[in-house]
This record gives sequence, C-alpha cells and structure tokens, in this order.
Amino acid sequence: MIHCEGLVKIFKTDDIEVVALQGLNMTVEPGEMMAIIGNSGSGKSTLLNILGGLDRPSAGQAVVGQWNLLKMSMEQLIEYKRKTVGFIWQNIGRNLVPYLTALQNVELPMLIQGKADRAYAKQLLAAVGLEHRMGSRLTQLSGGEQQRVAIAIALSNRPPLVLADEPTGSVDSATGEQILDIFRRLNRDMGVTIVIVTHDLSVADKVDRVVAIRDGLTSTEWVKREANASDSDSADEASAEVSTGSGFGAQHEEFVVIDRVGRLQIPKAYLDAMNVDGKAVLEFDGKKVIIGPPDRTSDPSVQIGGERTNGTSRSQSE
Ligand SMILES: Nc1ncnc2c1ncn2[C@@H]1O[C@H](COP(=O)(O)OP(=O)(O)OP(=O)(O)O)[C@@H](O)[C@H]1O
Repeated sequence: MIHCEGLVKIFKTDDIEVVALQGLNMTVEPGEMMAIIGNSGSGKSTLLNILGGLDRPSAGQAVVGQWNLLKMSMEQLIEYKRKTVGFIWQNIGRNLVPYLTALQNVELPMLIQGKADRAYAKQLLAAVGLEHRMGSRLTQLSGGEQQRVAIAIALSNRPPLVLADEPTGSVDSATGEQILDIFRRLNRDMGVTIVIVTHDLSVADKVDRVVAIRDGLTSTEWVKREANASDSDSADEASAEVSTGSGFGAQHEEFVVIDRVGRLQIPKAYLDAMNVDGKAVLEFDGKKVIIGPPDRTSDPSVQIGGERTNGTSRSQSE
C-alpha cells in the first residue's frame, strides 16, 4: 500500500534549511494497522503530511497504491486526496464543520465528490457508535464523539488508506482506547489500511506494528508476535533483532531497521553504554555482527542477531 524509499523532505525558510526526513524507508502492507512513534521533531507529521498529499517530498520515492507522490500533477493530487486517502487530525476543528450535524458533516465530502450517499453516511456513523447522534450539531457532541465523527468523515469517500495524526491526543485515555478499538474494527471489517502517528505508547497494544522514527529515519520497529507469524519478508529492509528496552512487553518482537545499503541506527543507550563516539569496530563471526568500541579491551558491545553480550541485547529465542 505504501512504499517509501530514501524519502527526503527539506523545509527551506529565508536562511535556514531543515532536513525533516533524511532518506526514510518504510513499507506498509495493504490492510495493515500500524503506528509511527518518535520524539517531538523527529519527522512524524512531515511523513504523514506527505503520505496524505498535503505536502510534497523533496526527493526519494513515495508510492501509495498506484500513485507516485513525487510525480503527481496538481489534478492527480486532488484526485488522490479525494479518493485514496482519508485524514484525521488531532485538532478536531480541522476535520469538522461545527454548525452542521454529524450526518451532514459525513455527507459533505461525498457532496464535493458529486453526490451524497446518505445510507452509507449513516452506516459509517453507526460503525463509530454514533447512530443515536446523527442529527446532533457538532457543538452538541463531546470531544471523543467529535473525533468519532472525524473518523466517519475520513472514510466517507471509501479510501483504502486512513492516516491519523495523534487521534487520541486530545481525549482522555478511556476515550482514546475506544477510538483505537473503532480503528481496529474498521480495519478488520472494511480492510482499510490505517497509519497512526502518536506519542502514546499504549497504542502499541492495539496495532500490528510500531515503527519508530528518529532524526527523520526509521530506526526500530516492533511487530506483534501473532501478526509477525504471517508477515511476509519486507522487500526493502532487512531487520535484525535487538532490544532497546522499549518496554512494549512480550507481545512484541523488536527489530532494528537496516536499509538496503546496510545502514542502521544504534539506540543512544547502547552507544552511551559502549562509550562509542563517531567510530566503532565491527566483527562478523559467520552468524552475528558485533559492534564495539575501537578499544576492544573496554569490552561492552552490542551484538546484532545473537546472544546477550552486555545485559541489554537479547537472543532471538527470548
Ligand atoms: N513548515 C515547516 N517549516 C520549517 N520547518 C519545519 C516545518 N514543518 C516541520 N518542520 C521541522 O521539521 C522537523 C520535523 O517536524 P515534524 O513536525 O514532522 O516532527 P514531529 O515528529 O511530527 O513532531 P511533533 O511530535 O512535535 O509533532 C522539525 O525540526 C520541525 O521544526
């Protein structure tokens, strides 16, 4: 569904350039429900805005379904935004027209496309648990209910892909959980691919896969064990297991992302523990790659693909 390779986004202001995405690789399979996490400023929203057709990439590859996001004309971009992708913002006000009812809000994108399908709009509102509030104006709904209307709106033109930027960011945790359950149901029942950007680590339990972005690059990913069993090999990225102590628990397997040319990001905690700055020594014993500080006598080391060496990484069988 989504394939990004070497994706670069540079923001230029008068005298400053910010490289928000630095050659990011990411693949999302059709029908997947996954989350992107990362510190503030790591490039999550930039990526989501590019995938949503709200911003143009500077270089690299970004393909969503049949669309190449770097090569689309303005007309194709409008078509893409209307038909292929539904977007949910944290700021609910961006999704909704407050003086219209919930039903009218869901019908609005359909009308812009040509014709409202009232039966389908009602079906969507029922799917998000708002069948009893269809005639309510937005101002009469709670924040969580408004966010649910936003989900129905995002689905109104039957897009195969839904992107959600911090969808649980402005609601309490119980409502957040409810919203994630709705996403899961829509994903399962309608086959919609869902990508959620979040700070909220508890989202991990509700999705198939979590990808961490660090400094504009994908660094680590966690795959739910049952989802992983049927996962096909990613065409573009190899992964080696390494624990960074994220605390996502036994439900997830943790991988460091290695791109096609062999680059990976070593977690800062490991670098600090190894006392590595700038240069390291690599050893390959036929099965495993061991990364250590240049002075091999100061032993702490990170080992990729094998047994524990320093109490922080762990074996594949764990
Ligand atoms: N329009 C812009 N002009 C200039 N710089 C920008 C612009 N948008 C984002 N940036 C910069 O790009 C980098 C990535 O920003 P982005 O908003 O994608 O991060 P984020 O991971 O979504 O952060 P947050 O979690 O705080 O929303 C940051 O350094 C940010 O300052």
